[in-house]
Amino acid sequence: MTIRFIAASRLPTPWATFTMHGFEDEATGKDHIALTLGDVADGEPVLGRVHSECLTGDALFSMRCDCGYQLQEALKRIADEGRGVLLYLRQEGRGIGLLNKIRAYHLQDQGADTVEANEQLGFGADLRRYDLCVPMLEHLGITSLRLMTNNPRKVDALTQAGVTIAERVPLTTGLNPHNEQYLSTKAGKLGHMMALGDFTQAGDVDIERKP
Ligand SMILES: Nc1nc2c(ncn2[C@@H]2O[C@H](COP(=O)(O)OP(=O)(O)OP(=O)(O)O)[C@@H](O)[C@H]2O)c(=O)[nH]1
Ligand SMILES: [Zn+2]
Repeated sequence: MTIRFIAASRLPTPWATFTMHGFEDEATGKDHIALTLGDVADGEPVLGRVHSECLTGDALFSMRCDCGYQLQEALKRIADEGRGVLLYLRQEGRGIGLLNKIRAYHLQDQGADTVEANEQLGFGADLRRYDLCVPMLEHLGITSLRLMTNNPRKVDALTQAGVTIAERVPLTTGLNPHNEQYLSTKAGKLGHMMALGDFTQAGDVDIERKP
């Protein structure tokens, strides 16, 4: 694992001014970032989100998935608590990359579900790795997380990589007519610990920009 810290800066957002830490993965050439708020190196479990890149949901307001809603809600919860960390990992499309994700979306437009679409393209359902989190967290002095996720395989993978998960915190937000089927597939085929009844609706999350 060749994760190298490059630089840190302030990052003002609508919810709080975070510190942004940039890392380079020398093996893959990918850049990853961590946003932190407050004292995360005091040894106490840290409210955290390990978020996988979703350009369409995170930046382009896509309603096909729940990523953008989860990103916003995670940052808001960290800000409310005044302390926490968000790792933003550049493993787009559950690791298949943006263009293959568009190919997968094309297949889903024709009736495949999110898992079938990956398989029809010759990929496994989920190619992500989480071992790169270890050096990032070590650099930040974080030893234990209260992890915001519905994905039990993410909890297992992080635990196996050596990260202590003190608690799993559900993150069910952003349900809307465009992602209902996708969320059902995640619960049914990918084992996510959630029911549609747990979700807040997409319109419930709005950016409040505070000066
Ligand atoms: N291949 C593929 N990737 C997708 C699709 N929809 C979202 N993604 C990607 O899935 C990743 C997010 O994973 P999710 O399965 O939504 O959630 P998770 O991170 O495993 O679990 P949570 O922590 O509960 O959010 C991002 O990298 C998205 O780009 C899809 O239909 N196909
Ligand atoms: Zn997404």
